[in-house]
Parts: sequence; structure tokens; C-alpha cells
Amino acid sequence: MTTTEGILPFSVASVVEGVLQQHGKRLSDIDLASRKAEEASLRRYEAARWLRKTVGVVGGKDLPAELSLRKKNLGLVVEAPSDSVIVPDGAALSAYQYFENVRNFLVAVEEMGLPTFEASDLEQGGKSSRIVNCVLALKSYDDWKRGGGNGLWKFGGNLKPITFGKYFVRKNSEPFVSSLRNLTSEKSLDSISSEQSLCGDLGNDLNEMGNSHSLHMLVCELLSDKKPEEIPFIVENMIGKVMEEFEHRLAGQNEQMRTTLRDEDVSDPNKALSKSSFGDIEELKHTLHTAKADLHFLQIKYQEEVNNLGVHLHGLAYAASGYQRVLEENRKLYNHVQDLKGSIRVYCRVRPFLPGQPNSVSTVGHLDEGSISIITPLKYVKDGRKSFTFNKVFGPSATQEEVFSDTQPLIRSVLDGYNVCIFAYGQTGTGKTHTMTGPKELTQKSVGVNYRALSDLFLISEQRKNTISYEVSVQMIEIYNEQIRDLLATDGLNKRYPLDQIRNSGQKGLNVPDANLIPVYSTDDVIYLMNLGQKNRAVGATAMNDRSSRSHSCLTVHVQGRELTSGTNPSRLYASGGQAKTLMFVHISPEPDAAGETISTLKFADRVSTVELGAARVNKDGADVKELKEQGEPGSLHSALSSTEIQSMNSAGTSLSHPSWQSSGDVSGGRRQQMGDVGNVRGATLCQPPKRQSIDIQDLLMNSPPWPPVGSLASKEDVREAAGSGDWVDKVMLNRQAGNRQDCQDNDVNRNRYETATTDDSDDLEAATSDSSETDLLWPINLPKVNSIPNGLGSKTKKPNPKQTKELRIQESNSSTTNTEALQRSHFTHCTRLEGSQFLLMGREK
Ligand SMILES: Nc1ncnc2c1ncn2[C@@H]1O[C@H](COP(=O)(O)OP(=O)(O)OP(=O)(O)O)[C@@H](O)[C@H]1O
Repeated sequence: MTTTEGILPFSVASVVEGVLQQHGKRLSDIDLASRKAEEASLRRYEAARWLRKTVGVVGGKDLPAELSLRKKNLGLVVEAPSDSVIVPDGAALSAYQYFENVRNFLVAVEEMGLPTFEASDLEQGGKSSRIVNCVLALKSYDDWKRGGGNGLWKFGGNLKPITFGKYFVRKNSEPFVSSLRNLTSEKSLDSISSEQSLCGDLGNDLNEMGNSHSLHMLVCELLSDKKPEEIPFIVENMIGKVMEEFEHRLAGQNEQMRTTLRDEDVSDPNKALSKSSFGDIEELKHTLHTAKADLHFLQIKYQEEVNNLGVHLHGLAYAASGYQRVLEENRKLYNHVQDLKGSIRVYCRVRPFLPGQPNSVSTVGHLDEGSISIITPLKYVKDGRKSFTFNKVFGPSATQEEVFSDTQPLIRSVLDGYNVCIFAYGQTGTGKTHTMTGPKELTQKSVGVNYRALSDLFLISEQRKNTISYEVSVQMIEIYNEQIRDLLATDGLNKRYPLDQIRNSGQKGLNVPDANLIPVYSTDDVIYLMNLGQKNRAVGATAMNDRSSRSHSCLTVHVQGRELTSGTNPSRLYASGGQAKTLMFVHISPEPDAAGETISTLKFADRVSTVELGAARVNKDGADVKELKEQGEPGSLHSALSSTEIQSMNSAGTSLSHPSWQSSGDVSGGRRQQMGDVGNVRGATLCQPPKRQSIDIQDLLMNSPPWPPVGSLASKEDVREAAGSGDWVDKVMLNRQAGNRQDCQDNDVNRNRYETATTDDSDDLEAATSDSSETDLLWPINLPKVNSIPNGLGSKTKKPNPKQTKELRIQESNSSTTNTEALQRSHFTHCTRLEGSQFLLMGREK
């Protein structure tokens, strides 16, 4: 039972009492009212007894055994300090004092949490039971305090709950409070400790005590009339009922507690917070779950996107490869068109009258885009007018840009892997340098083919960098006196190589493999190297002192391309290691005096043009060649080749059955004939042993007519004005002299030219070449001209070299083959040669 105290809101006694009362329904003879009255009487008695013990006898008389809690005999308030505790009948107190005492008492009781009563209960007709309850509660409290005040004092009686709804305002009545203090003080309580024992056996709990009395009464009443043998059964029955009732109440109490706890969960902030946290966690879990689901969904979507991307990429790759194929096809078609235009193209350019020249009528009678007619003296042609057809004819007013626009496609062919050679041909002073390089004062508009070609080369290679990687490098050599010198050598050794070093060897197709090959990345780089080379050349010229016009500077620009996708060289896409394309600019001047030279030049150009067109012209070519032979002296041009040139020609190249020419035939679908085909030399192209035939390209050159006399060029100054230094012509004439001295001696013009180009010694032909050391470059390099030889040796004339002539003839007789490129190099000093991976520029020394 003790364990239920403080936990259960009901006492065991009350349960037993309830059971007994219910059971008592059967006990009709028990008078409940009298029993209650008796119980109430006992309680009053107990209360009165405690009061008497506590506060003593009031006014010399004890309280009656049966306490009457009326105002006049209660006498609660003690006005006097300590000894007078009861005021009999309130006589000594005023009515005011009386009510104040009562109020203060009730407030004190209220504050102590004890059952209280109304002031009116002290009056007649008041509820005395409430007063008794209050006194017994005070007694219980006093007992608890006397017991040490351990634990929490709890009034556990079955009295009505204390009503807190009524509050009394306790007035300052210290005597009453002191009285109460005295009442509950240790000292005061000690004095009545003996009385405590009287009711101690009824339990400390006042209510319990009352109930014990009640239970006792009930049990006594229940068993009083029972037989002894019935008592055990009745007691057992009572106990069973008590247990049943107890369990029932306990279950009810548990249910009530659960309900209370649920309600508390809602109202308790901490629990609410816990619930909130739990809710948050649940929400987070839900969010996590959702996020996982979303992530999974995204992964699936991502995978789908990747798959789709893969499909798209595959499509793009297919399209790209298709695009690449189309590009390659375009290139093939483009170059095929170029081929159809001719692997050897001839452009004719007419120089305008120069400032300061006397006004005269041009020899050009008519020209259009592809033809030109020259008015000539009847001496040369029967009707006084000779017409020629070329791939392109540029009049005197044609700009540099217009000229290059028709050259440009060939530059693109270089980057497609074709061998390209661009060179200028013509009498001295007709504009070769102007076309290839430009005038001395270069502007953006006036720059020539070389600059523009290089610019295009780098520009196109930049445009193609995503598909083709190009490496451009430069080699610069000088050919002089049967020796080769590397102009870009940095070791200062001034090393020279024999001419037989000029050969097309190695994978890079270098003509001089031992010479330095320097990478370049822009046109400026090339120009810088050319300047450097020209400086080296100038130093060499000073040291050598015997430099002649037969010194050639050759700049070769090597272009190596690599397809980024296939890793192959673009040239392999076409056509057997590349194909040669040649463009010849044939230059003429408009002066009537030069009409003979102009006709000769154009006839030669026409011949070259005809050769390019191939076998269909064989018969016609034969006629032309016959005409040329009639006009000129066979072998005279052949003799114009120096031994050096012939040497280089033979050492550098192969015959007309050179693979490049064979491949050209392949690309053009077999229409193009080998150069050897010209003049009915078809057998030479079919890998048969090349035979010396009546006409080949060398024959063309060698059998081209000598320059006709230009009698009107009367003075040295005139010639110098009109023809500049005239080195090429000088060279030709000189070599002609070497081959046929009489021819030169009989030719006043040549004599004049020779004189013009040489020093004072007009009789010594060799001086024309030996002393003509003026540097003439394809590029505007601001170097001092090497006009004079410091040691005076420059003016020293040379005798004709019989060995050269001999060698020439030996070469001629031994050479069963020719090389057009070498011929171009030898005869046409302004030569730009692009060989697919090579871009060769030729300069010369005047
Ligand atoms: N198309 C042209 N328009 C204007 N001037 C020109 C043209 N062609 C040539 N000239 C001028 O004619 C002169 C001679 O030209 P250029 O030096 O180019 O001839 P060339 O053939 O190179 O002579 P050479 O063979 O003697 O070196 C130069 O002053 C040049 O500027």
C-alpha cells in the first residue's frame, strides 16, 4: 500500500470502504446515517481533543468533549502575547477584531494548502464538518512537522479538494500569525507529543485515520451478527471484491494517465520540439528519398542524353568524314581544272612605256584577254602583223593584283602537294623583276608575285590548320663558278659544295641536302632570311672579286604538309608524289625598236605554250619548230648555256621522263604528252631508253632564235635606260659568243649591250660577265650594290674559257636527256619554283 501513496489518487482504505459499503447493501440492518453521524462525532471529538491539547484550557475550563465550533466557544484568536490563547466568547474583542482574526486564520490555512471553511460556518447553521476537517488537517500537518517534516506533506483525506477559488486578503494581524506559529513550532508541538500517541495507531494520515475508524465500524457492523464459521468466507469475499475494485480503479487510472501524457506531449514545448525534430528528420528522410529518386531519374536521363549525344556524334563524325571526302574531291577537281588549263601556262605581259622615253607608237597592235598581235616590219612577217595566243595577256595598264589573281590558284596547288614553278622570261628591261618582285619602291599595291605568293602560302596554311599541318622551311644557296655555297650557313666556314650536290634527293626532296634548312612561320621570316643570305652573298662577292652575272642565288621554300586525320602528306592524295605545274610570264616591251626581240620572245613563248598542250600539236609543233629553225641559227641558244648551267641542269635533274612529268600525264587522263613527245619523241615517255630526238625542250631553248638586232638603241645610255643592267641578255649573248664568237661580233646590238654592261674595255667580251657584279635581287634588300671590286680585279677581263665551251658540247653530246627545271633555272633568272613541298625562288647577280 505504501508504494501507491503519492501515485494513486485514491487510498486503499477508500477502496475497502467502497466495497464494504456496496457489500453493505445487503446489510439492511445497518443504519448508514447513524454510522455517519457517529463518525462525524468521532471526528469532532478528535478535533476538539487536539485543540484542547494544543491551545490548552481557555478561561479555566476545558473544551467540551464534543466540540462545538461556534464562534463563541471556539475562541481562536489570541490577542495576548503568549499566555492568553483563547478569548472566551469573544467578549474581550470587538466584532471587528473577531472577524479580522477569523479572516487571518482562514488566509493562513489557505496559504498552507489545508482545507478551509467559510467564516459563516462559525455561525449558527454553518457547516461544522468543514471546520472539523480544517482542524484535523492542522493536526495532521502538526504531526508531520513533529515527525521531522520529511518528504512532502500531503493531506490525503477523503475530504473535498481544497478550493483555491476563494482568496482571502489577510490583514496585518501579527498576533494571530504568531499564534499559528506557536501552534506549529517545534517547541509548542513538543509539549503535546504525548497526545500524539493517542491517535498514532490510527495512522499519520488524518484521512486515513478517519477511514480506519470508518472501516473498523463497517467491519464490525458487517461481522457483528455473523456466525464465526461465516466470517472467513465473508472476509475472503470482501478481500476479493477489494482486489477487483482496486484493479478496476488502477486500470482506470492508467488510462487516465495515458490520456494525460498524450495531452502533455502536445503542450510540453520540449516534447513538441522533439516531435518537431522527429518531424524534421522524417521530412529530411522523405526529401532524401525523393532526391535519390530524382537522382536516379536524372542518371537515366543523363544516360539517354549521352546515348543520344553518341548517336549525334556518330552522325557528325560521319558528316565530317563526308565533308572531308568532299573537300578532297574538291581539291582534286580544282587541281584537275588547273591541269586542264595546262601544266605549263604562259602569260604574256606588256610593259608600259617608261617615263622619259620618247613618245612612239607601240608595237602592240591589238590585245585581248588571250591574244596579242605585234606590228612588225615586213622584214619579219609577211603581212606586217604577227598574232599570238596565250593563256592570258596583260596589257601595259594591268596592275600587279590583276596579274597575281591569275597566279594565285597555283599557290593553292602547292599546298595541295603539287610542284609549281613560276618564272619570268623576256628581254632585258621588259619587266621581269617588276612582275616577280615589284618596283624598287614597294607598296602594298606594287608588290609582285613573290610577296603575294608567300603571303598566300602562309594564309592558306593558316586557314587549313584544322585539317592539315604545314611546316615551312627555307634554304638559300648560291650557285657560282660551278660551286654551291650555303648562304644561310652560320658557322662562318663559307663551305662550298660541288655542283653535283644539286640533286633531288631524300624524302624532303632537297636539292642541296647539306645546306641549312631553317623553319619559317611568316613571310617576314622568309624575307629576313633572304636579307641574311644576301648579306652573306655580298661578303662572298667582295672576297671573290670575280663574281659574274652567272651567279645565281636560289631561295627554296619547302612546304611539308600532313593531314591531321590520316597523317598523310596531301600530295599523296593526288596524283604519285606530286605533279609539276609551270607558269611562265613572258615579258615584252612596247618600243618599236624592240619589235624583233618581241617577236622572237613571243614565238618562243608560243612554242612553250604549244608544248604544254601535248601530242595533239605534234605536227603543228613540228612546223613551228621548223619555222623557228628557219628563223634562227640552230645551236645558238644552246651555246648560251654556260658550263655551270648545263652542269647543274644535268646534275640536278633527270630526263624528260622524270616521274613528275609522268605523273602529270596520269593526272590529265593521259592527254598530256611527255615533254619528249614533242617532236615525235613519244618513245622517251614510255620508259624506253630515251633517245636524242630531233626536238625536245632543250632543243626548243637551244634552237630559239637569237635576239634580232635593235639598231635604234644607239647609245649606251639608251640601252641602260631601256634595258637596265640587261644581265640575262648579256649572259645569253656572252655565251653565244662563247659558242659562236663570230655571231656576237657581227651583232652591233649585242656589242652595244656588251659594252653597256661591261667596263671600258669594249673589246673584251668576258668583261661583260666578270665585271657585271651588280647585285640584282628578287627582294628589295637594301644592301649596297657591289658595283666595283675594291682590289681592282673586277675590271680585269677574262678570256673566253675554252673548257666551258668544251664542257658544254660534251654535256650536249653526252646528255641524252634534258631537264626543264634546270633549263628554267639556267635561262630564266627570275624563277619561282614551287615543288609541292618546295618553293624555289631564283635570283641572279647582274
Ligand atoms: N608593268 C610595268 N609597269 C610599270 N613599270 C614597269 C612595268 N614593267 C617594268 N617596269 C619598269 O621597267 C623597268 C625595267 O623593268 P625590270 O627591271 O623589271 O625589267 P627586267 O626584265 O627585270 O630587266 P632585267 O632583265 O634587265 O633585270 C623598271 O623601271 C620597271 O619599274
